[in-house]
Amino acid sequence: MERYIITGGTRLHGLVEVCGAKNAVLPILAATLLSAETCVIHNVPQLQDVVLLVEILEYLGAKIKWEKKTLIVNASNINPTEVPEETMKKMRASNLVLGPLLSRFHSARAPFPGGCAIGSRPMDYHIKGLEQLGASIIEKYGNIEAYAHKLTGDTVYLDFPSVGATENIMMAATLAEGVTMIRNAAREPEIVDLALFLKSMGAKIEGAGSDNIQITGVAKLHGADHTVIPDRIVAGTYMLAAAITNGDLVLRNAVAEHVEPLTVKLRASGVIVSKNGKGLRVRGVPRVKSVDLKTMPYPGFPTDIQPQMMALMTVAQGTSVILENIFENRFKHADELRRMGANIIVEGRVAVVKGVKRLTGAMVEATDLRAGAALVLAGMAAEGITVIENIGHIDRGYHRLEQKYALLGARIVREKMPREEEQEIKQDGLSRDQQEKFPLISHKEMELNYKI
Ligand SMILES: CC(=O)N[C@H]1[C@@H](OP(=O)(O)OP(=O)(O)OC[C@H]2O[C@@H](n3ccc(=O)[nH]c3=O)[C@H](O)[C@@H]2O)O[C@H](CO)[C@@H](O)[C@@H]1O
Ligand SMILES: C=C(OP(=O)(O)O)C(=O)O
Repeated sequence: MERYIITGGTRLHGLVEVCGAKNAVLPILAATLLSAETCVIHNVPQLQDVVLLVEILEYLGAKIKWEKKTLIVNASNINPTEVPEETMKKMRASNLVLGPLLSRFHSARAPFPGGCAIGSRPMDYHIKGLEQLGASIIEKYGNIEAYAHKLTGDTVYLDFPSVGATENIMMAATLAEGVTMIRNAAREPEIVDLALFLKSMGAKIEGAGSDNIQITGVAKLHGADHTVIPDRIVAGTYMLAAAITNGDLVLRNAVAEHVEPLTVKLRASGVIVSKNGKGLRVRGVPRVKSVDLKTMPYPGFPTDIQPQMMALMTVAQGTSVILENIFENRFKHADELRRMGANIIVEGRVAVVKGVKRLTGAMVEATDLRAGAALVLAGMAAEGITVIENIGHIDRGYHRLEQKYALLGARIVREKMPREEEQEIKQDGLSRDQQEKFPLISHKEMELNYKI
């Protein structure tokens, strides 16, 4: 287990490059299973989830080469039911192999996936959609087993514009017979990127980015070359880093349209966001004003930025009401932010955040990926030292976040947790000693101990 030690109070400034999108590259990697020819994917972020999905594809039989930010995948020799259950349970996007495997090999097996514990995250829309195309699906012992003599296009109406279900059904339909129409489809930029990749493989898809996607099945897909879009959630996290530290950051490659819902809220809170060459410039103010927000499917405010935005609101002037509409359990960061002095009341899907003048460093835990990213932001803005445990969650979505922030002026280091402390935390939660020890270390000591 590793942790971050952050000494708050520095303003971030400089240039940072936005990496390829985790939530785009994962479905694209799953889609390489649809062809026996080689696919080349550029702008691949070096993230834990990508490593896990590569492992899963290799286990299924794919041959994969990493060359810096490029992945070369050949899935000519696949055993569709040979899945590494343990690895698949560690990540959410492993469920995206179902559609491609079923489409190309007519059978697939996958355990219910893992991922962040932010809600129950069922798969009924995926299953209903695949069944509508002709698959027989059984769920037993925590596994989903799917068979189809052949898949046939049909109209699939989604009760909710689910990102994962839209992706799985779109991939399955590429090799089905006839026309599939997905109605009330998800419109996220990651759906558009996946459709672009599938089209470059020879798939016939129209309407991606709207709520009606039409897929006309083809007999075969070929190899393709594709560059993944920049990560709008990573870009949004940097934008909030500039805002919360009263900094000045230039985000190279950030796509203005993709982060528009956040830009609008930041501008309303007083932050200056402007276009800058091929990216964006974000300049903070000494204290932002509170804004209200509700998470929605794209182009609404993203659920994946809600925790980071909540971190900013904890130090805003006024009161902010945050409504989480996508995941029923995505406020765990509120408890951790409270340890740092935030004033937050959570009632079901609503959080009321009363801004305080400043947060104070404390010992906190990253309960999930974006909750962890939010705590890093809070730690950089807080007075004193913040220790964030369990940062493995953060590594799922950000590559060496501490190095990026340190280059921009933050005082942040990663360290391995001492063995005894790790044991103690596992057994009893945080000891009183630990709670007290870290906030009390002086900055001078920290500089000496951690070379900040
Ligand atoms: C709409 C939305 O913001 N989706 C987010 C979701 O995608 P992800 O694909 O994980 O989740 P979905 O978009 O499918 O889920 C949206 C909602 O639909 C429900 N649901 C989903 C599938 C299903 O079969 N049954 C069902 O009830 C979920 O519980 C959730 O309440 O998490 C990703 C990682 O945080 C984000 O990048 C996506 O932007
Ligand atoms: C929760 C996230 O990822 P996953 O769906 O992979 O758990 C996320 O990207 O914020």
